[in-house]
Formats: sequence, C-alpha cells, structure tokens
Amino acid sequence: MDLLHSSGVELVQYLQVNYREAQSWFTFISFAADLRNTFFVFFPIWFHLCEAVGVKLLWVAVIGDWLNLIFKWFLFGERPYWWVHETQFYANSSLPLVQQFPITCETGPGSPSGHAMGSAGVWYVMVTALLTFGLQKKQPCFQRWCLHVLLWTMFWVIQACVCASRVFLAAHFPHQVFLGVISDVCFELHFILYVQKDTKYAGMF
Ligand SMILES: O=P(O)(O)OC[C@H]1O[C@@H](O)[C@H](O)[C@@H](O)[C@@H]1O
Repeated sequence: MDLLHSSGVELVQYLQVNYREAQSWFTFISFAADLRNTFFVFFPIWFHLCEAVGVKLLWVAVIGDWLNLIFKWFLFGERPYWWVHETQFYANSSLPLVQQFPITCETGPGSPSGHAMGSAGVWYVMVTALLTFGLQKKQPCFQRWCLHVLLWTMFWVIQACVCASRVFLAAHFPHQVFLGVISDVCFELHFILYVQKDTKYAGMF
C-alpha cells in the first residue's frame, strides 16, 4: 500500500509543480463537483425542465452520497496531504513537499472519492437525459452518432477534470478517484438494468 501511496504522491507533486497556474481552475472544479451544487443548482433547473430527470438526479445524488459514506467506512483510505506527514515510509529520506490549499483538508476517510463518485452519477443522468431529448427518431444516423460522441466525450472530460482536481489539491490518491468514478458507473448501470425496470419501484424514478 505504501508503494501505491508514494507513487500517488509523485503524481500529486507532478501536477502541483507543472500545473501550478491552473490552481484556480482545479479549485473551481472541486467546488463545482460538490454534491451541494446538485441540490442547489442542477436539481431545480432540471426539475423545471423535466420533472422526472430532476427527481432522478435527486435520487442518484442521495443514494450516491450514502453509498460513498458506506464505502468510506469499510475502505477508510488515507489522504495524501496527511499521509506524507504520518507515514514511516520516508523515515530515511526527506519528506516530499506537498502543497496545501484552502480545500485540501477534508475531514473524512479518502476511499473512494465522494466528489468523483458524485459527479460521475450526476453527469451520467444529465448526459443520458440530454441524449434522450436530443435524439429524434428521424434524425440521420451521422447526427445521432455525433451527439453521442460529443456528450460522452464531455462526460469523460468532466470526470478527468474532477479526478485531476482532487489529486492536484492533495485530497485524494489517484486510485481513490478512479475507484470513485468506476464504482458510480457500476451503480448507474445496475440502477438502469435492474432497479429502474423493477415494477416494485415503478413511479419512484
Ligand atoms: O471524498 P471527497 O472527494 O473528499 O468528498 C467528500 C464530500 O463530497 C461531497 O460532494 C459530499 O457532498 C460530501 O458529503 C462528502 O463528504
């Protein structure tokens, strides 16, 4: 685990040294990816545009945050900024210099990342909703393909920015943000394949 953590710290340092000028961008991304913005911004907008999507967003945010908490209780997970100061791994060498930012120090465990998990879930719902609205039956195949490529590229670019932001801020190790995105995509697929189709939950989502 120490090796995984130390290689994660190297990536944190690489980002902090080489992308220092992007600090405000990374801070903004972490601020924007906080689930509070789903409740205060995305939910009201989508509820106004399409009630069903608004309600789905709310469910995904609430269940996603709850799942993240449960995962964190089981997996726990260090956070890079604290780990470099507490580990014995660097006992015989100098401590790597990891910069702290105003939003670096989160109080909970680190694995998996709540920001990565939350933004994956929320953007998954919004992208699939935009696809449903954007795709009409008589549209040429090429246009449909372009819309798919455009929206899914946007989805993965946003996820990459959120992951890079959490690592840059030294709030997470790379494997924690990766786990956050992957676990939420699995949850979404399970939700779509099983929960949503189950008649027991008809009318809830
Ligand atoms: O695990 P991370 O990325 O530091 O995020 C933790 C926080 O992420 C936020 O999005 C949630 O609303 C919080 O409940 C949670 O504590």
